[in-house]
Amino acid sequence: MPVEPLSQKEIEDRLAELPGWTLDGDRLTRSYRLGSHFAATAMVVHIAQVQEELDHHSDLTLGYDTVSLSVHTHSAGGAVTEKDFELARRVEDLAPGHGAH
Ligand SMILES: C[C@H](O)[C@H](O)[C@H]1CNC2=NC(N)=NC(=O)C2=N1
Repeated sequence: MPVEPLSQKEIEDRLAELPGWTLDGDRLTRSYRLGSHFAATAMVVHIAQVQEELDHHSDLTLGYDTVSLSVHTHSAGGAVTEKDFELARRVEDLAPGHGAH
């Protein structure tokens, strides 16, 4: 099933429910701070599992104690779609368990 680009209004409405996430150009982004490099690494592995489950993948960056995501939908020409928000919500759900903020 093709995924359609969301309108600016649809993106703003969804972002209002996702504090910390922002629209950077045509990508949804968020960075998290963690308690250690190992904690950040574990969160990256957990996000990778979710991305494989959803078959939707962000650019996922591991820093010393940070995890950063940047995602858009390749198959929608690089636009933001519902699939990007689905991934963002799933990451928000797992973040507290890793002590991420
Ligand atoms: C074949 C596979 O389903 C596609 O390449 C998936 C994989 N992950 C993806 N991730 C993202 N962000 N956008 C896509 O269009 C996409 N497509």
